[in-house]
Amino acid sequence: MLRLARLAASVPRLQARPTNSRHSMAYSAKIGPSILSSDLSCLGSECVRMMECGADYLHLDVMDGHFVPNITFGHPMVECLRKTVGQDPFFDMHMMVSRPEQWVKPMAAAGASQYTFHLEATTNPGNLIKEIRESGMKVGLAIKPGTTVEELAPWANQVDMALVMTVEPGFGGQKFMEDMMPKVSWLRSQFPSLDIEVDGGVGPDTIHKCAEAGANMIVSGSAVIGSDDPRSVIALLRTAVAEAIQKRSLDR
Ligand SMILES: O=C(CO)[C@@H](O)[C@H](O)COP(=O)(O)O
Ligand SMILES: [Fe+2]
Repeated sequence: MLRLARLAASVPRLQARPTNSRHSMAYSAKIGPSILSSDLSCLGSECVRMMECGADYLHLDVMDGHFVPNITFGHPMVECLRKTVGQDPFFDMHMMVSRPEQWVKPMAAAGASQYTFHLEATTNPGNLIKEIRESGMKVGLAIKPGTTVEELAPWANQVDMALVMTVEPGFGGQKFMEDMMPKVSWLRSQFPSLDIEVDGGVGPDTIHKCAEAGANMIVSGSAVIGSDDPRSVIALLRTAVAEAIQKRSLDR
């Protein structure tokens, strides 16, 4: 409890809301299974299965063995997945890579919809945001647990989505870090229409914390993929977020 209070106190004090926001639309509940937890030899059919179970988008975790201590896949895999699932599914690329600049064009060509890079991995976020947009993708900006929202805030009006990591990036199946919730609450208070994503350890047991804090894009790996009934888990997660959004709009 003491630790939570201390963390809550460490998030920035409320400031005037920025006026030049690019987020004019109201946000909605969206659930994106992380396919990292699936049988990697069947990624194509797993993506199709998740979409059939009601996923709103697919969260694809790219790891380079340098930014994080694990390796997954890169743009050649994305190109194959795009061919398998067709043009419609939204691919949110979670780029856990050093030098994210180098994969913007290959990922765009492969069919990525959104390029979510880590603030910790670049020295020039402004330029990278511009490059991603010029390549025709949406922009996501992620922060690791040790990075403050104060560092993300200056870029929030220029991106489509902010990702608050709720585990140390690198592996699926880790324990949800509840002490990241003050970051989400603060972002929601400052950027009322921003898409805010949480990623790591999110499932039926932890979704209410995320929803109450104001997250609306929910990544869930092991809780969805490992379930006997992924359709019900996806529906449960979406309902929790939709109810929190409705409550917030009534409270305003
Ligand atoms: O980016 C990551 C891990 O680095 C995530 O996307 C996880 O893959 C989510 O899996 P669960 O924690 O939900 O099992
Ligand atoms: Fe992820």
